[in-house]
Amino acid sequence: MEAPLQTEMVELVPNGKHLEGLLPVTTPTAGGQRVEGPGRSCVEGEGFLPKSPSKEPHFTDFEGKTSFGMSVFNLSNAIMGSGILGLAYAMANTGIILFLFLLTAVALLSSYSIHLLLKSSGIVGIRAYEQLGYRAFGTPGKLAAALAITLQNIGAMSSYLYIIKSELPLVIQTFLNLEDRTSDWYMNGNYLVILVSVVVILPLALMRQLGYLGYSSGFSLSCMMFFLIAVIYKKFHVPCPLSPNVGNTTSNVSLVEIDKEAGLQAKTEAGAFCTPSYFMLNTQTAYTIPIMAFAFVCHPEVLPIYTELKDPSKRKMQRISNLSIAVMYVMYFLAALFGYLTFYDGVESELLHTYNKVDPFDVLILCVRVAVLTAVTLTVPIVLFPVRRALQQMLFPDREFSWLRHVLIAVGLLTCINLLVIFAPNILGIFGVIGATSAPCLIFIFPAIFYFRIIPTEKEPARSTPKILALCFAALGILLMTMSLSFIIMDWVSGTSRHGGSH
Ligand SMILES: NC(=O)C[C@H](N)C(=O)O
Repeated sequence: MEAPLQTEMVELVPNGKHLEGLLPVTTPTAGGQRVEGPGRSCVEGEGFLPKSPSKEPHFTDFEGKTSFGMSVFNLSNAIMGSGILGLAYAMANTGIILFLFLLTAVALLSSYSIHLLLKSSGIVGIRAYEQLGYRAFGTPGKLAAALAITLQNIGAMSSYLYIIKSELPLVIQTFLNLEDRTSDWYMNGNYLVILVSVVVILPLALMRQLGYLGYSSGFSLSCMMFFLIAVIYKKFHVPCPLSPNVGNTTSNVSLVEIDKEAGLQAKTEAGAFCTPSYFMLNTQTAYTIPIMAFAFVCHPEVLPIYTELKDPSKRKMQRISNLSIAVMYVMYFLAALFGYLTFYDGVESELLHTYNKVDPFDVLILCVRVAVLTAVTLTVPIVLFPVRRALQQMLFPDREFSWLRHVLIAVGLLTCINLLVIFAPNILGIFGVIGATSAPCLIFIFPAIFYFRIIPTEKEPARSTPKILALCFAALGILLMTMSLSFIIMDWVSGTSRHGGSH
């Protein structure tokens, strides 16, 4: 399954200007393994754009201009999305300690998998996920990566648009001080999704480079910061339990005794209900890993962000990734902890919904809704970016950049996602399955097996520690994928699923 090296190096030029003449001489293959010429490896050590006075590019004529800070904003924005809304539910099904342990593990593994991606991309001078697949396994590898990216990111974008569809009418209703929903168009979630897609998402999605989205990403992150502060604040202002359910005991004791007993029972029940658990396992615990894996997926965006980085180097990109993952880790933990400590076992699979039980028209909760809506809206263009690339790679692999194609793919993708959210919202349940398959593929399996194939055996023999570790990582991914899938199927079969379709 040999891939034509030259074609591939031409394809990797991010802005579509092909550079056959500038490409370094490649050593095609050695012993069936794709290896690079010496020029390639030495450039890798110093970043892709040599800092020599001639500034002659070796792998790409694309000179990244995005700063460190903007790249952190973009990557953090790619990480954060609807995943944050499911974490309190995950904590309710694991307990605080087990949750913290699992969240730490997923964050560390996510950072390790970015390390694998960066190392593989450095060796071959490629900065697109699907190109790594091509390099490792030829066309099937490229298609598998492109398919996983497309499914994962379309799933993520649909869940964001679904939040807009379900939350925006409520926000408008409250702002207009209306008791009931009217049949006006601005109360119709379907029209609102289309409006937001056309007015806000599409213009941003048409940007040619991710770097331009740094400001909107920064704004999106501040909205989520506001969400987090509100969740913490609400913990201290929402009573627990929400509606004390006095037991309706019917026995032949006197009424006073019933009152006393019921009150006491309610108190004990409330005490038990409003006590956090630190460690627990139940049938829903199985969803924890897929929820967390989904929440940390940002891998399709890592290489495009790397491509646009100013003075790029692997170390710098790893620092950007680690910082983004660390910030999101803290935000995820705090949102989950305070969301859980507000509602305990009463928390729903989508945290925002749970606040409806308190008071759907509360001003703070309304502002939180607006903030989350803004944050997820501004995340859509970032998540759309790698899907467009993947589609371009699958359908028009050797074509130069064309604005027409760029615009048409964005419009086509947004139209499909809109149709999905409007006409088949139930299909979002399917994304539970997709999330359980594509997220482990993108985080664990693909980076590991691509790494194993791409790093030349002369550099790291098949039995070297990094390669064995990478294989164990892939095995862990397969195990997690099988486990999550079987739990979801078992849940479906027994019909006990409480899990929402948003992630
Ligand atoms: N970027 C993605 O695929 C999902 C994102 N991590 C989220 O939590 O929504």
